[in-house]
Amino acid sequence: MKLSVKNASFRYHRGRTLFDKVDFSIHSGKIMTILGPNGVGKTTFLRCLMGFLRWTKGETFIDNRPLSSIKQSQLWKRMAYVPQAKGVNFPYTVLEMVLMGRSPHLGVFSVPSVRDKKTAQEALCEIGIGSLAHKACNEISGGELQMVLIARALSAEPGLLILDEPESNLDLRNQLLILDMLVKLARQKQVACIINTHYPQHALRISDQTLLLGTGPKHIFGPTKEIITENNLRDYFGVDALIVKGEKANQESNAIIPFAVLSDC
Ligand SMILES: Nc1ncnc2c1ncn2[C@@H]1O[C@H](COP(=O)(O)OP(=O)(O)OP(=O)(O)O)[C@@H](O)[C@H]1O
Repeated sequence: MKLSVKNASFRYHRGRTLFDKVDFSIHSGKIMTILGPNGVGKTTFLRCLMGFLRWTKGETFIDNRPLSSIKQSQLWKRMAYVPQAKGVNFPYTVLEMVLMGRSPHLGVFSVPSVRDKKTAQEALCEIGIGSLAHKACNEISGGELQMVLIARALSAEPGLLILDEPESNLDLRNQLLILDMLVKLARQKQVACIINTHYPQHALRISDQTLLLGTGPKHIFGPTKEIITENNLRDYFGVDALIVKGEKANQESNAIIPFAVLSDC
């Protein structure tokens, strides 16, 4: 599976241009991160990418077919989306919510099969929240709901997984758990992942490619290690920071140490 965005630009009605002439492709088994300051347009970018909003110019392609020419029912069999966790009004149980991830694979009048239920249960266990299965979604914490939404997307068994700040509400352990799970999905199941994140160190840990959005509009795209640099953190976030490498048990990891906000940005 290949997703490409070609020559994409977007502005809201009467708003400023948020991004201009963006080009990239992502293939099965790869992880791409999208970073940029607050309000730069990361969520909007995902919404355009998935066709919820129309690019002002440009197009998204899936396996070289324009996304706009693909039937929604076909599209959502291949693509799953994890939005930011914003609370749920209806008292669905966690298991019911995760089972909803199977809906693109069900006929209009069909009910979930044994296999659908098993897949939903496995997604819950994969994320480590099996014990929440019978709790109501409006009675769990923001972080727990975030994990439920990730499990719901996994239960769809997508070829392309799109996540909007999946680690934002999570504690240190659950952040790592989700990052490692995404790497496993990509490497073992060949899922392509596109992730909005506010954590450059997470991008360095798991992603192959990064799109860095800035105001202006400006952007850069390329291999993550070439994009997440001290110079680019300065240019795009206005922060003087050090990137330091740590090593433990033959595993390398990067940390970002911010020192100062730059006044001229
Ligand atoms: N429906 C809308 N109509 C007009 N402007 C909008 C709309 N939604 C968002 N915006 C504006 O577009 C810009 C980008 O918003 P967006 O939520 O995509 O940014 P973001 O990079 O995801 O932000 P954050 O990092 O804070 O989550 C913001 O200035 C926002 O005010």
